[in-house]
Amino acid sequence: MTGELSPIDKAKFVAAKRSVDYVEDGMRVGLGTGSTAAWMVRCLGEMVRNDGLRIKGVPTSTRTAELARDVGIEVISLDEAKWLDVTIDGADEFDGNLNLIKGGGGALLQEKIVATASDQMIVIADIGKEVESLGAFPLPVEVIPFGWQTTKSLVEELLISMDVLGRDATLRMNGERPFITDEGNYIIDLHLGRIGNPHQLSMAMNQMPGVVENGLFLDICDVVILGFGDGRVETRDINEGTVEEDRLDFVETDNLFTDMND
Ligand SMILES: O=C[C@H](O)[C@H](O)[C@H](O)COP(=O)(O)O
Repeated sequence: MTGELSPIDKAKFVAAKRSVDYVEDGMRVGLGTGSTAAWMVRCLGEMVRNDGLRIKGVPTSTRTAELARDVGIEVISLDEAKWLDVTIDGADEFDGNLNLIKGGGGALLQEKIVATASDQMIVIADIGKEVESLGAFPLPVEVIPFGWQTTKSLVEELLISMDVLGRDATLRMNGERPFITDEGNYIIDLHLGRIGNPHQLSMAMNQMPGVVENGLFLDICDVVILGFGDGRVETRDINEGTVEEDRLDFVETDNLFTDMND
């Protein structure tokens, strides 16, 4: 099975596998969206089915809700949960301060609400997501469909006024039609290259009428678990400033991966 897996998939899998160590019996858990988070949901499902782990999951997208139910996790709404013990999610980029760009899959709005309502946010990622400064990955901005072209122009003007280098803004498409988020909105992707002052940009953007939320997750993430293609995992904890290295037993992870992929 391992021979068929790309190093990047192995990296995502081992990061996901390590992240579920943070989940304890009885917890309310925010379930992220994306290919890396999907491994985490499958790992949690295994623990629910095989080890009797009792958790309640709050999904961050319809995709994740479906997967969570499929693997046996009890799904509740954020309003039922009110507050979460931990959220585990992927990211498109993270920097040395564990600030993130998210929303490559279009789920940034629910992801940000859920992560903000959690005692702890853990991000799982492969090494390709680490950057010195955010912005190489296009920054997603969720906007209301009404007047979206006007909103896009205003966002472009804002970028010029803030002297942000790249100012190319594109409406995200799904084939011939605009991509629609779970909340019925559009996404405008900002191709910036480098974001000098993410806090300033995020605040200014969110003040604009028509903008619902942006994909900058600033001062929200507590821990990043990085996976490598050879089974190594590295844990970076913002509060303790620690870096811990470990390696997952590949025989064990291969079996688990095979089981979950069957
Ligand atoms: O909207 C999608 C989310 O923010 C994802 O967590 C992010 O795009 C990372 O996804 P993946 O794990 O597939 O790279």
